[in-house]
Amino acid sequence: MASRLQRSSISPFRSHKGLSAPGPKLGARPTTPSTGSVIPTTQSSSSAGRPTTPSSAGRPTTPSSAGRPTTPSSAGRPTTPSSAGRPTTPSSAASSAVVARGPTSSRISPVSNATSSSSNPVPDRSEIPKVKENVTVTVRFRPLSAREIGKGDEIAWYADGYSTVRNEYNPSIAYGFDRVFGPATTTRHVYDVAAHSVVSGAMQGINGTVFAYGVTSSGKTHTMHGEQKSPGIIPLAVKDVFSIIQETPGREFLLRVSYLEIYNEVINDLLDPAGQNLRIREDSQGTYVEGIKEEVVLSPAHALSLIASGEGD
Ligand SMILES: Nc1ncnc2c1ncn2[C@@H]1O[C@H](COP(=O)(O)OP(=O)(O)OP(=O)(O)O)[C@@H](O)[C@H]1O
Repeated sequence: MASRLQRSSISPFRSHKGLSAPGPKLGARPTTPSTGSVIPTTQSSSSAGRPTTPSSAGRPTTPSSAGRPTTPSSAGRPTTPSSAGRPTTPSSAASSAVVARGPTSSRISPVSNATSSSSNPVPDRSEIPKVKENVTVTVRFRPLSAREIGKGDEIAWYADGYSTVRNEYNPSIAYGFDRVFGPATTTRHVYDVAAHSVVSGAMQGINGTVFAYGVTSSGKTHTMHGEQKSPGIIPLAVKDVFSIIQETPGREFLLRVSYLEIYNEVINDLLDPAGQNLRIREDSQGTYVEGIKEEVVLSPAHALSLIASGEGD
């Protein structure tokens, strides 16, 4: 649902360094989804890549809406068809995680960058000069559900290697991303590759945002929230935050959680029913949502219970 998507688009946790502690000041204000910044990207290890079961032509499922924010020069040309061949495991719509981090001074819209570049095939990544990226975009394909298989749905796009999404029916159509995960990839792996560095960066004072977007049922909630057996990016991030705190005894941290949704351009506080139609403001410390409730949290369970309570509204 749209509201879900938007809920995921703002980091539900923020961290602050305690006043008495030395070191860089962590985000004192909530960042907005449009506040992105630089991250050198790319990871190379992944268990996921290409699908593995045969899939014949059928009804195309919706391709990922994600696109790698590219430099102008890198957009426009399709990637070279790969010899890797056709996908072989059912794989359906993709959810996409956009990761942004860096100084708050950057004003980049991960959404528009990602979306706009999705419609432009990009060149072979070996031709893209290695630059520090402000925003990284990864695509995660989910497997077809039993219902979709029952309906005769078949995949239209698949993960061809680690960074290419290729069309099943016309292999010359392909899009490049920072990373592409196939349907067998675990959320843990997605987290390790796409989000962990943002979390650890945040703990060092670099603002970061991780959010998922994609069509309905593409797997945003599965990826961001997960479930008991396979926790999502949010619980994994919260756990990491507290682990880092434990591993950093010489520093004092203060963690506060806010949780909001942006629905039809309106910002509502999910931790405070009275906080409706809130405004985004900017001051010398950065961008923040005026009047949003901030709860101090002392444990991962506490943080996650707040988020769960926000979901319940
Ligand atoms: N990687 C995956 N592996 C297995 N099942 C998945 C995966 N991703 C999503 N699913 C399943 O697909 C279904 C749709 O996923 P999910 O609810 O996360 O989509 P969504 O993008 O949040 O949808 P909406 O926008 O409608 O809220 C769910 O039943 C979910 O369990």
